[in-house]
Amino acid sequence: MEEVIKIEGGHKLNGTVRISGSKNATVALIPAAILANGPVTICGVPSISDVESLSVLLRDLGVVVDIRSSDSIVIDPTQMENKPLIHEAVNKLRASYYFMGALLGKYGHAEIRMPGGCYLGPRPIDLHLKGFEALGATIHYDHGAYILDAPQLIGNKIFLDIASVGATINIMMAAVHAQGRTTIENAAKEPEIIDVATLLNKMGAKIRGAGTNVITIDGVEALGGCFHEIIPDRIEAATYIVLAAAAADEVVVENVIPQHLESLLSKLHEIGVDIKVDVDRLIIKGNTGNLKATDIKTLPYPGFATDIQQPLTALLTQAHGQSIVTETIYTERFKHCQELAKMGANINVMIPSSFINGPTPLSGAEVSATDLRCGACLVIAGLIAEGTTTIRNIYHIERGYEHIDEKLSALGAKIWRETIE
Ligand SMILES: CC(=O)N[C@H]1[C@@H](OP(=O)(O)OP(=O)(O)OC[C@H]2O[C@@H](n3ccc(=O)[nH]c3=O)[C@H](O)[C@@H]2O)O[C@H](CO)[C@@H](O)[C@@H]1O
Ligand SMILES: C=C(OP(=O)(O)O)C(=O)O
Repeated sequence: MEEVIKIEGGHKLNGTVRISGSKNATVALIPAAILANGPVTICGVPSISDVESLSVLLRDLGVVVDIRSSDSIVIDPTQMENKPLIHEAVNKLRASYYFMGALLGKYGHAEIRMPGGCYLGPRPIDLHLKGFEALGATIHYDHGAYILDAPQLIGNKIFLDIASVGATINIMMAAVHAQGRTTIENAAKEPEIIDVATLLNKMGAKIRGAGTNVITIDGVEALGGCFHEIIPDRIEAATYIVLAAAAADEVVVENVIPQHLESLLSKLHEIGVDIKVDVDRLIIKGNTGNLKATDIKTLPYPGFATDIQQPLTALLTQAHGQSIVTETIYTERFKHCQELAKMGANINVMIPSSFINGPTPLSGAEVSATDLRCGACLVIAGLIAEGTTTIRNIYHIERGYEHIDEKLSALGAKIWRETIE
């Protein structure tokens, strides 16, 4: 038995959708909160399975997690114990690796099994580990778990070979209590990194430069509780913008920071999508049949986000001409293409690029969400396809999209869940 999402395509969307708090910020903010010596209140927490998995891990460590309202939680680590994180929940998401930095920073010892997350090609964590080693930690890998030890972390200069989001945040968390100054060079610049640095600074850390490629962290003795509101999810926003461009009459996407979406908005402008940008909302008019093909290359922020290329590919099947999407972050992030082809898309993949020839009518089919953003891509394709699309493996979608069926139903989509054999 499996729960699937079904979509009857062809219904034009209208209305307003509100974007939730950023998944990629939330999944780092929650582990960061354990560095405090008192309760941390986080607002704007999305209702997604990654948050549920992290809550399981927090409770495993004896942290009190109090859900105060639909989107606000209080994390109280006062009574926590540093136990090995070997619960299967570690494998359900990528970001469980942030407990390495947080536990190492707080206790000088962390024990955790391999993180999970979407398979998009190899996703090593060597840069995280090298960063911890540069701060003085020793690392062993034993029976599927990493064991990290450092009686006293000492600040150091760390140059990241690749501007990795995860390594930047993990090193930042480990370094908050290190003796002296840590400098991360070639740091990643994603907005979620600024959000995590903001939380840590509210807790009493001394982090400067987050959002630039050089971050300095001056170690402090202790961190306390605070209140924090998460930034809006730029990837969820991008998904609804693209979806509106594909399937709406007119949709307003609210609770966004348009500056976080510049590379997408300029691409959509080039393709011929009509978008009005307001302070914290966007008004998108749907496909008029005149969309033009384009070329895209994924890059670290502020370049075109890899997490958006898959949803955008669904829209490009409706553009005139050949679009080329080149993936420079994850070599194997093309599984959505074979699923789109089952719906009638004309797509060829030659790694590192996909070649999309459009416009092609799409028709409903049974497809599989092989990963989170593949799922988003298939939802968009389902909305424009003729007939009914069945999406399997929706647990991937639930990792990162809050109530996607309810949000889309409110816009007039015919989307529902069903349990099938
Ligand atoms: C929870 C979270 O925030 N996930 C995001 C984060 O993932 P994540 O933090 O895992 O991605 P990274 O920025 O670390 O990865 C970027 C590139 O660096 C490589 N790399 C990374 C670390 C390392 O130690 N060694 C190494 O070689 C990766 O294989 C990849 O090719 O950023 C990605 C890139 O924007 C996004 O797609 C993910 O949605
Ligand atoms: C790849 C993603 O997530 P994760 O890193 O959590 O697997 C994503 O959000 O698209």
